[in-house]
Amino acid sequence: MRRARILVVTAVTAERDAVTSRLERDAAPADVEVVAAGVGPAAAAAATASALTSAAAGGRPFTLAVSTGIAGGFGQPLGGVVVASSIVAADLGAVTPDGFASVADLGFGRAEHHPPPALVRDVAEAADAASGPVLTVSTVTGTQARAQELAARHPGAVAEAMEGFGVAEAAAAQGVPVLELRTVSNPVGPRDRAAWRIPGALAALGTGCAAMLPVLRAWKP
Ligand SMILES: O=C(O)c1cccc(C(=O)CC[C@H]2O[C@@H](n3cnc4c(=O)[nH]cnc43)[C@H](O)[C@@H]2O)c1
Repeated sequence: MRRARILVVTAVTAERDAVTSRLERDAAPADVEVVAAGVGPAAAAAATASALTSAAAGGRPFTLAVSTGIAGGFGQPLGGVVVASSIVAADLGAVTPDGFASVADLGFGRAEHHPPPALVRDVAEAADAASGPVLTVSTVTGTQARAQELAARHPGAVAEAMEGFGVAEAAAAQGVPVLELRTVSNPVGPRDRAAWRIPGALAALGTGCAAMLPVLRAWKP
């Protein structure tokens, strides 16, 4: 049985540091690598592909890729934790006279990835997290109308962020399973920077990732 090796992908260094500061308290595990990839799905995919490829080439392949960081929540408490039951490219497609059509609707790609359901369930339980679709967008939602449109198109969506689908695409290309865990820094809706709670979300990110890790280590794909 191959030993678990976990790649954790954040967007920015503040997220990476929030994760590593808690992991280091748990004895700096050599089986976990945390990278700050940059903001957005393209940066996330590029960094994930690069990390997975060099680990595999060095004979120490990763067995799981985790997208993590802060997010906007759909009806979630600020500082709350969410785990993606599906990772959805919510604005990858075309606007048609009948509304938005995803790349899957258009017949030229995949618009969703599905993390292993038992892993989602166990991580959500360990991290006291809500679980549901997490949307990946390239443009942060800034109006109530857009928030309602996304919520209607993706029933049960718990959060939106900007990297999960990029991590998932890169992982899928190498046959590596994926997971996404987020903590809520702001509600998805009208733009209001005064309402962001980034320090609380970063603290929750450290706690959530520390709770997740034993489950990931014990997981048998
Ligand atoms: O300027 C704004 O109005 C604005 C609102 C929310 C987030 C941003 C960012 O630039 C942060 C992007 C960064 O953080 C994640 N994130 C956090 N909240 C959200 C959100 O509501 N929608 C999408 N992404 C969010 C995201 O994954 C990026 O890494 C700016």
